[in-house]
Amino acid sequence: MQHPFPVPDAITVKNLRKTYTVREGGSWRGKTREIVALDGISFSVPKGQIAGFIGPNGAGKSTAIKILSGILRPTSGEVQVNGLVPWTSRVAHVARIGVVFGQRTQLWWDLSVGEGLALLRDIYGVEPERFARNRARLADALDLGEIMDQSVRQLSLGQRMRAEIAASLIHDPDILILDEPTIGLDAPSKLAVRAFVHELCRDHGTTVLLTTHDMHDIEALAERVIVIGHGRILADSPFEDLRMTTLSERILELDFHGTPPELALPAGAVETARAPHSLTITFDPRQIPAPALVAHVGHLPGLDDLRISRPSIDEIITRFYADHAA
Ligand SMILES: Nc1ncnc2c1ncn2[C@@H]1O[C@H](COP(=O)(O)OP(=O)(O)OP(=O)(O)O)[C@@H](O)[C@H]1O
Repeated sequence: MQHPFPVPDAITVKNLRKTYTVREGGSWRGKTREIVALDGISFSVPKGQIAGFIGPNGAGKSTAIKILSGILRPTSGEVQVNGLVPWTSRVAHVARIGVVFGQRTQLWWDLSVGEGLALLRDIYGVEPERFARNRARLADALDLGEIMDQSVRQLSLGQRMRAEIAASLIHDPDILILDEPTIGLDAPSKLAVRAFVHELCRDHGTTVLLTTHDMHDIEALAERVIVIGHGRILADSPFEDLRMTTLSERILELDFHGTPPELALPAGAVETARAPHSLTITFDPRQIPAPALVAHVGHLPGLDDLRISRPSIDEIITRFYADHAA
């Protein structure tokens, strides 16, 4: 059903530009040079969506996130987050967003996690009842029981990240900005963070903008990916569309109990590797559908087993970045 009134997006970015002025050679007396970090990017994120915001090193992601979280002023362009301009309505803005920077802490090294949360309660003016409810809910969901009384300085990276996420959500923000939330975490901790973010969106309708170099975070969470490169938007689509336009090929691996036979393959399929007991065929499913190719090779003498796989999300993104490097 269409809404009778248009629902405003949680995040709207229009023609956003940010240039930094740096001194050549780092000297204060040298000539200055402009670095264009954001070259007029536009996108919007509807309420309740998890959007991946990705790009190679130096693409401009942190700059955009700093502007969205109100830390940095842009050179030009428009931004609205929850209907507010982050850098002009800082106090109202920070009360309605949560931000996790995987590489930095928003807690206090010498305070315990519990003391840090209480300090944030006072900073954000969270009423005692709501604070107690949120603290209990987050402690349970993020397994903070054992570390609540420990000082942040003593926490392992995985424990600190759970505490950071709790800190970013203690005031019930509508929008959560996650910058590398799984960096350096072991596999179980990564899975726990992903599951938590997924449940947060499902149960609370929180909007999430997720920046990460871990493509498994994107695969697990993002309904859509905004790809940025050299300060410009390179793609903005569901990940599946990016896969189809970038690297749609599939791989068919065949195992034999003897030497693999010579093959005549249909158009759209090529032999890409041969070993003493196996063959690898790369094919384009738009030219030759997988069932037709399997039927073609299914009766080969000595065939033991076969598997079809797709290029990994890392391979797809690597290819996408390479295609757009120019
Ligand atoms: N404070 C600054 N002063 C000068 N240049 C900067 C500053 N911050 C970022 N830049 C430059 O702006 C460009 C974009 O940097 P940014 O940190 O936004 O990229 P990023 O996509 O977050 O990269 P990464 O994935 O490596 O963190 C880079 O060329 C960077 O060198």
